[in-house]
Amino acid sequence: MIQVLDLKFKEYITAEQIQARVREIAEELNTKYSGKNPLFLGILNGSFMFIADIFKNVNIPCEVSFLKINSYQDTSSTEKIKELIGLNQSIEGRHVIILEDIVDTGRTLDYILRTVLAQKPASVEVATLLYKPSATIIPVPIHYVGFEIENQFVLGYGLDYNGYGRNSNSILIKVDE
Ligand SMILES: O=P(O)(O)OC[C@H]1O[C@H](OP(=O)(O)OP(=O)(O)O)[C@H](O)[C@@H]1O
Ligand code: HPA
Repeated sequence: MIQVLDLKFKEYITAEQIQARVREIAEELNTKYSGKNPLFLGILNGSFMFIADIFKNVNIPCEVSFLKINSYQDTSSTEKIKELIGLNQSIEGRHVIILEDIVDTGRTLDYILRTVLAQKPASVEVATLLYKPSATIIPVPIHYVGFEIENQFVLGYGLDYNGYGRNSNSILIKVDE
C-alpha cells in the first residue's frame, strides 16, 4: 500500500506496461504523420511524462507546444476550467495532436478542442494515456488510448492528488478503506 497525503493507493499499471504502450502509440504516429510536420500540443501539468515519452519515441520532423489547464481539486472535477498558460504560437493549417494524461469527465478535452478548432488547424487528433469511459459526461473524440480504466481515482506518471504523487513511474489506483 502506498500512502499519498490522506489516501491509500496500490500499483495498477506498471512502468513497463506504460513504456510498451507509449512506444506502440508513437509508432502509429510515426506512420500516420510522416511528411505532415505535426504539432504536438501537450496539456500541462499532468501530461508532462507522457508528452516527454511520446516525443522521445517519435522520429519524424515535428514540433511540441503546451497549454496549461487546471480543473481538479482533491479527487474530483471542480467543473471550472482554468486556462493558466494559453497557446503561444499559430496552429492555423497545422496537423495538431493533443496529448493528455487522462480523459475523465471529458470537460477539459471538450474545452481544449473548442479552443484548438477555433484556430483552424488542418487536422486534430487526441492521444490520451488513460481513459475512464464510465466517467465521461461530455463525449469527446479520442483517437489513441493507452489504457481504458475503471472509474476510480488514479495517480502517478504525472497525475497528482492535490499536487503530490506525480513522481511515481507507474500508475497507482486509490484503495477504498
Ligand atoms: O476529463 P476531465 O474530468 O476534465 O479530467 C481530465 C483533466 O484533469 C487533469 O487535470 P487537472 O485539472 O488535475 O490539472 P493538472 O494536469 O495540472 O494536474 C488531467 O490532467 C486532465 O487534463
Ligand atoms: O483519476 C484522476 N487522477 C488524477 N487526476 C485526474 N484528473 C482527472 N481524473 C483524474
